[in-house]
Amino acid sequence: MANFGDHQLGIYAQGMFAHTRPEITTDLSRLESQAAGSLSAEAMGYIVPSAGSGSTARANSAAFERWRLSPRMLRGSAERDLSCTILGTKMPAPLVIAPVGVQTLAHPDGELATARAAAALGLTYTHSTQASHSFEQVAEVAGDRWYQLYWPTDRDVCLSFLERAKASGYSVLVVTLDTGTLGWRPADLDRGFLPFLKGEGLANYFSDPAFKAKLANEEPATAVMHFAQMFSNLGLTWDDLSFLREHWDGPIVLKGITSVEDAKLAAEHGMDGLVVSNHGGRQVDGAVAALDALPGIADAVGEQLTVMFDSGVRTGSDAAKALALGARAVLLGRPFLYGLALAGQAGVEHVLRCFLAELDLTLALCGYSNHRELNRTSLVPAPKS
Ligand SMILES: Cc1cc2nc3c(=O)[nH]c(=O)nc-3n(C[C@H](O)[C@H](O)[C@H](O)COP(=O)(O)O)c2cc1C
Ligand SMILES: O=C(O)C(=O)c1ccccc1
Repeated sequence: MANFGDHQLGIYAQGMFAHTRPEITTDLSRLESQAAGSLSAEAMGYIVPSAGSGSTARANSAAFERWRLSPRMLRGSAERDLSCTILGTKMPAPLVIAPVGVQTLAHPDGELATARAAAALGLTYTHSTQASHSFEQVAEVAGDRWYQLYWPTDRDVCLSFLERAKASGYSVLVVTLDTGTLGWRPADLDRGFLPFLKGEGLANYFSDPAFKAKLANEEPATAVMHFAQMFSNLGLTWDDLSFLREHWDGPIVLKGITSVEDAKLAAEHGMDGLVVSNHGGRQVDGAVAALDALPGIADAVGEQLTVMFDSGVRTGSDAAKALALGARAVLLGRPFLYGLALAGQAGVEHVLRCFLAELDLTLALCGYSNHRELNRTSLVPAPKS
């Protein structure tokens, strides 16, 4: 069995629920519908939908269905070890909490609950620039932590974010490149709802001395407009990455890469890692499914860069498929947010524990002692229906 802190998972995980009916489903693919009962229409409308017609999010899910695991027998998989070190961070399993902004939309405790839950399982939490709690507030309760940068156009504010992240113990910089501006999101547009226009998700900005120094007055509306001007940063080019290298000592990961050409450019520009991701389908409608982009990118740069993956990962079985297609770790997005909506920190822990247990069981039953043994031969393409 594999061990995660105090929690024995895998086969023993089933014992967790043997005498009680869990309040939250153990079928992680059903979390979204269960969470709908706890969330306002505005919050659900922001979290669940994707860009445009939703075709990228549908493609993300469909891509997982096109691969089937091929379980192997008699391979002695009684003991498993899912631990790994990713970019210098020790992890009990190849799972990282994806950066997600405005988590108070899901639960009043927001990022604090998520960071506590991740720490309880020894997992790494990634702090979004758009969080509802600041770097420093989260650092007080978090375990291992990475920082996700939405690169503001203002150089002073950017430098201040990097400084604050460093000073409060965030070890890896994850630069999200696919959100130079928000995608076309009809669900939000039709409702006239964007959380940050109400001042939500701006804790890092509102607590920032460099940002405050730019404001002409104390009016919240002025601050929000100022943020909006700094957020959109579509002018960035590959050459700009040298600025981050100069001002960030630790590993740098580019998030939102789905083309082999960009993956090669990331390697040429001295980056340390990638997250193959299409932002859960929230940015470009009709974009390539993230899982379909993964094998080509892993083949092209997997030896040089730490290739990670998100977008559409819902279950431990999904994670096994992404690992088999070349990811060194997966990031979990919406599912933990549904756990947060359902029961705060306890809800996130439930989701993470179920996810890890299912991953561990999947490995055990497919004949693997270690997730690194997963490879292309672990999968077969589903027959075309
Ligand atoms: C409500 C919401 C907010 C998000 N905010 C951020 C963010 O602030 N920074 C970021 O890099 N990605 C953000 N993402 C994208 C996630 O990091 C991740 O790429 C995505 O959720 C993966 O897709 P999935 O949830 O369908 O698996 C957000 C996603 C959601 C659903
Ligand atoms: O909604 C998102 O996908 C996202 O990344 C974001 C961007 C700005 C503010 C909050 C979340």
